[in-house]
Amino acid sequence: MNALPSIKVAVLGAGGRMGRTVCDAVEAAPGLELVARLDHDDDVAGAAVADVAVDFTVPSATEANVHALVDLGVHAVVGTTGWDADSLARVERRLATQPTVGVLVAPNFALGAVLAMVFAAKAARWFESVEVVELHHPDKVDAPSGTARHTAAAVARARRDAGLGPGPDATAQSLDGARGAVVDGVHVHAVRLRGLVAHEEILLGNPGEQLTIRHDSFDRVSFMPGVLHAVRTLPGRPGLTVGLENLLDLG
Ligand SMILES: NC(=O)C1=CN([C@@H]2O[C@H](COP(=O)(O)OP(=O)(O)OC[C@H]3O[C@@H](n4cnc5c(N)ncnc54)[C@H](OP(=O)(O)O)[C@@H]3O)[C@@H](O)[C@H]2O)C=CC1
Ligand SMILES: O=C(O)C1=N[C@H](C(=O)O)C[C@H](O)C1
Repeated sequence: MNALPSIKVAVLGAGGRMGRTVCDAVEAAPGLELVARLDHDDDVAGAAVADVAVDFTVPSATEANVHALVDLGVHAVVGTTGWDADSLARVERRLATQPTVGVLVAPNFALGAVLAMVFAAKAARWFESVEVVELHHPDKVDAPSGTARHTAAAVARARRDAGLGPGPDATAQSLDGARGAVVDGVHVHAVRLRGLVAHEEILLGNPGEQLTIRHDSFDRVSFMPGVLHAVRTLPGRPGLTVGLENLLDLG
């Protein structure tokens, strides 16, 4: 009996913290074959030998990489942050020219982090106050994290759908930044600390009670089951998908 052909994988940002971990995970994964490691000065056309490319580069490069991958007919699993509604809409338009190609943009591939976001969105309508704290290693280039932005957006959507307004906040005087950034009306606070990897807390408050939902990635291997699941799933899912939760059959 013939074995199924393996899925050929290219990694963009292969020399980076995440890229190195993804290369190791792909090389160890049954049914996957690492066919290209691309970095800063390499032409994205080098990914043409792959079925799926995984992008963990930098916010300033990722959108151009994805456009190039779509043009090559290569599915793209994207973990790089920095995406907004406009850049996602541009990719969706590009995908219209390649109807069999899939792109997944996911701010976090750790299964626990995805569940934390989903749980927070479910809980958000039942609490007066919700704020998000993200905590990361100090080499991270962007703030707030893509995960915190995605979480805040999901919380805000759930509260809007439930007809809720902003949380209570009488603070009228503060130093710039003391109340964090505001994403879709939700306050988001960013900590950068040596020793950390990637962590998030969603704080939900009511009179007399608090619910804290916390996720910790202690090691970048935490992101690998989600990345490998996406690599295996995306070839059957054309178009743009935002968020790994959409590939997890969470009901
Ligand atoms: N979705 C998720 O689960 C996760 C997402 N991330 C996100 O992934 C991204 C990468 O994080 P991390 O690995 O820590 O960052 P690193 O800085 O360690 O790695 C980025 C890599 O990309 C390379 N690079 C820069 N520009 C390009 C380009 N145009 N084409 C190809 N490669 C390029 C860099 O090369 P050089 O150094 O030579 O410039 C470097 O090797 C960040 O946006 C981060 O927030 C991180 C962890 C999990
Ligand atoms: O830069 C990182 O490290 C991480 N980036 C992603 C983000 O910004 O949400 C995912 C994870 O938090 C690690």
